[in-house]
Amino acid sequence: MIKNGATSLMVRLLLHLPRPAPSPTYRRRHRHLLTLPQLRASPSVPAAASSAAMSTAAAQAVADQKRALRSEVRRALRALSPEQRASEDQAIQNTILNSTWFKESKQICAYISCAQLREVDTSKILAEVLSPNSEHGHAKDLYVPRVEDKNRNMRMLKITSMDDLVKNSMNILEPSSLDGSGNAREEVLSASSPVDLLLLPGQAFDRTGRRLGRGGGYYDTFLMRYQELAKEKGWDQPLLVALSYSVQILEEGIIPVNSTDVPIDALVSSSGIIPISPAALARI
Ligand SMILES: Nc1nc2c(c(=O)[nH]1)N(C=O)[C@@H](CNc1ccc(C(=O)N[C@@H](CCC(=O)O)C(=O)O)cc1)CN2
Ligand SMILES: Nc1ncnc2c1ncn2[C@@H]1O[C@H](COP(=O)(O)OP(=O)(O)OP(=O)(O)O)[C@@H](O)[C@H]1O
Repeated sequence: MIKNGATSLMVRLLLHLPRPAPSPTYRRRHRHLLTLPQLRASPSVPAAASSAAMSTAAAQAVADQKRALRSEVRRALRALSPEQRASEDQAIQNTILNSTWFKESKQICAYISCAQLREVDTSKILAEVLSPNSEHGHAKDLYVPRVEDKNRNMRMLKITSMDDLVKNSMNILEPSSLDGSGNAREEVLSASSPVDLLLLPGQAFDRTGRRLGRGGGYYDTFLMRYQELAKEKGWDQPLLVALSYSVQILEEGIIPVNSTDVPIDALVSSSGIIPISPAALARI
């Protein structure tokens, strides 16, 4: 874990920069399925600040802090041995595959992991979701990301096989817009039933629900759109579960956030599940 204190000069510096606002952090966790080392209390963040209230300088400071933190985590990930990664990949995927909340989910959004980017492997989970049920075809629907442009537009398209994927310019597998018959793939924002579970990648996380992405704003924008749609339709919100190597779980208060950062509901690491939000505490 990257810690505040002697571990890293950069992280210590982060704590002295202007504080980000507002925090999309869940206030309190009521129980844990996992015991992690006790962390220092995080600095409190103004509760009701709006993005409009955030000065350009503060927004820039947050962006700079995020960029520095990404570099630091990237270094920590590169230092993990292939054996350590493989062992965590297996533990994380088994935890998910054995959970009732995964088994009960019918509509799932998930990322296609990229080993080059040192992302937690999702291949076992994807294989399970795509495995045909003998009587009813696919028991679960799977939607995966496709980047449409550099302007934070990402769609989640339905696939039925890993053969539906092709490498994009960032070397990440993603679905083509059209299927093999030339028909447009179904987009999750147009689906007739709600997403139950969304498995998220990220660069860093904490136990209050903060998530640091790769800096594209793709997931935050998609999640905002999906959450608005679910509200309009009167659907339950999907459970947002991030997958994390141990070194990506940071001490509370270190990940800077702004008003567009969408908090996660739960975190899965090789040590188990950390439910964070009230929705996660109810379902996990
Ligand atoms: N597997 C996976 N699929 C995904 C995402 C993801 O994070 N993981 N995305 C989530 O947004 C979107 C793609 N966005 C991406 C954004 C940056 C990079 C990337 O290669 N970043 C480099 C740094 C590049 C730089 O700083 O110039 C890196 O992180 O090392 C890849 C994908 C949609 N699909
Ligand atoms: N819903 C949104 N509406 C407008 N701008 C947004 C939204 N979400 C993110 N952004 C902008 O996108 C840029 C990148 O945001 P940020 O650094 O938080 O991305 P990230 O969380 O690392 O990436 P991702 O969301 O893809 O995981 C920022 O300038 C941010 O203000």
